[in-house]
Amino acid sequence: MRATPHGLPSSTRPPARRRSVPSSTRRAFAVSSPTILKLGGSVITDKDAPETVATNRLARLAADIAGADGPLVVVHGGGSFGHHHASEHGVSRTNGSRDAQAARDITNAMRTLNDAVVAALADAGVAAVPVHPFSMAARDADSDLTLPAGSVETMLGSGFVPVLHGDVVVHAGEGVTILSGDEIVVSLAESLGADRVGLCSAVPGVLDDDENVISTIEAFDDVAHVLGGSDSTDVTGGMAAKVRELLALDSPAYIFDADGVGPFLAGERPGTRIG
Ligand SMILES: Nc1ncnc2c1ncn2[C@@H]1O[C@H](COP(=O)(O)OP(=O)(O)OP(=O)(O)O)[C@@H](O)[C@H]1O
Ligand SMILES: C=C(C)CCOP(=O)(O)O
Repeated sequence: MRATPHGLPSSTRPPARRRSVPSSTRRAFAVSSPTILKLGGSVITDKDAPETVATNRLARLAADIAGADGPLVVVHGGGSFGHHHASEHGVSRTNGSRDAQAARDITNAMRTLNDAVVAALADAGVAAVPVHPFSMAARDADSDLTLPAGSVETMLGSGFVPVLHGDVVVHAGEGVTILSGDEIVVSLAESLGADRVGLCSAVPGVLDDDENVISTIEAFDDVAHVLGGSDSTDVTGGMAAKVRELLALDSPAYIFDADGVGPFLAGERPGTRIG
């Protein structure tokens, strides 16, 4: 990643909005506010064929990411890796499992996909490094998530591009439940004070009844009637959960398809703006 944030003069970049984060969670080693990009599992995998990477699409996305400037965190979803195993073991964000084999199957599948994403980014010249959330995150008995961001922040300060993924997470009283990539995006956006958040999915944005992209969503109730789950095996909720979580953020968030990644990283506003 080159040094000039987003390659744009600061006057042309959208203003950063910040959630007030307790000073104890904002660490030393601070870098300028990062961009957070999630690559949806439905984009980087063939979601209907178990454990199949969409190799060409991933390579194109990696090339777009290589052309971006400034601190960047990449998060990716489960696609046909995590969701397939989660579904087989009956594990979701709310249904837990105390079966260590289930935990290993899901997290190992996600590590395999993460290896492929990191390798594609590295091939494109991105300073990508893997980060495995199962080893660092936890949910308490109220399902509240703790995802320490110190290591990610220090990686950014060292010029790396941390690449996290949806995973299993140890959950008090439940064994393990699923931690979606979208939850990771929201948590890191808050703890790192993200400049902008982008979710690349299989659709060009949130679609209305006539399949047109909705340009801006400011309230969940305005669009609840068009928001559904995912068309593929997906234990974490599809579009409705995404919109609900992104509305809770202070950083501007966008949902777009693979064609929107380059423009998003260049500071443009592709797809649907949430909030
Ligand atoms: N109103 C809507 N507009 C657009 N997509 C919608 C809408 N309602 C439901 N969807 C579904 O939501 C899907 C996007 O959610 P999904 O969870 O599959 O995305 P993803 O983040 O790419 O995948 P993953 O969860 O594996 O990372 C779309 O592909 C579509 O099937
Ligand atoms: C199913 C697993 C392990 C990850 C889910 O992450 P998501 O695809 O971002 O919802």
